[in-house]
Amino acid sequence: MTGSQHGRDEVVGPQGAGGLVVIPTFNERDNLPRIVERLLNALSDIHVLVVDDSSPDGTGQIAEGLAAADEAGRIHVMHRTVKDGLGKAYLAGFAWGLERDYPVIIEMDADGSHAPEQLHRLLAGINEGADLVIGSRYVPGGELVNWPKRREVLSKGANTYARMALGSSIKDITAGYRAYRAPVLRAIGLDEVDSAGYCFQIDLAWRTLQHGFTVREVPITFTEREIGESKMDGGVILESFLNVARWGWQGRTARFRS
Ligand SMILES: Nc1nc2c(ncn2[C@@H]2O[C@H](COP(=O)(O)OP(=O)(O)O[C@H]3O[C@H](CO)[C@@H](O)[C@H](O)[C@@H]3O)[C@@H](O)[C@H]2O)c(=O)[nH]1
Repeated sequence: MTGSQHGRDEVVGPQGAGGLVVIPTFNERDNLPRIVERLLNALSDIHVLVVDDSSPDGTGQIAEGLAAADEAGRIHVMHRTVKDGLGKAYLAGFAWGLERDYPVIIEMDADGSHAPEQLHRLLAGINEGADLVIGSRYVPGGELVNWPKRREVLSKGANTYARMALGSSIKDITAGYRAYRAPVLRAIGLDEVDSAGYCFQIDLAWRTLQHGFTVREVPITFTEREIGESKMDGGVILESFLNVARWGWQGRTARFRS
């Protein structure tokens, strides 16, 4: 697949500029080669870290094959022994990237929901000075393609709930397509993050704001996966609901005390 087939923007954006794209995978054997090819077509100088939680479908071995075939050495693979959540996989990937001094660390799903051809929009935000750039479905220009109505309702409800509980103005705080400047990840206390599932996204955006960093949203098109299944479940939703309530309460208590 080429970038143009996926409608890469005409604007030639900043190149990868030393960035690392962390891609967590669980049972994504058919999606992973496609997303990696699209990514390296879109930004030839970006590096990729696949964080695989011993996928039973052999995604980890597929990733090894991709890494071995890339003569430029841009693809790296981390194998974890158990599936213990999107958040934990990202934390392990971030630690790997920070140890190697990548200046920008990017989150991207393996399933094609996040278009690599739009990554330059996030990197442009970083180059213009933002500390965290969120690829947002809910700012003007952002869109959802083929997402089931129940997921859209859940996502918009979760964003409204998080905005009200936390007093934040981020429109898409649950989004999983984002670019962090490395110093942000060093500063916000990753050791204390205990969000295992998708509320990890809210957790990190909230920490970023609390530490006084700047957050910018840029519009993206989020497209429902064509292959495989979402790993979202009831436990993920409950964790998000409870954690956001706790953070909101802690924030209010802290404001009351000061
Ligand atoms: N290593 C690892 N990877 C995981 C795990 N759970 C999910 N993943 C990987 O994380 C990515 C996203 O998982 P999906 O299950 O496809 O996510 P989704 O339902 O489409 O949710 C998307 O939207 C959410 C709500 O807006 C986002 O919060 C989420 O990050 C993601 O972008 C995929 O690459 C998937 O293989 C895990 O426990 N371990």
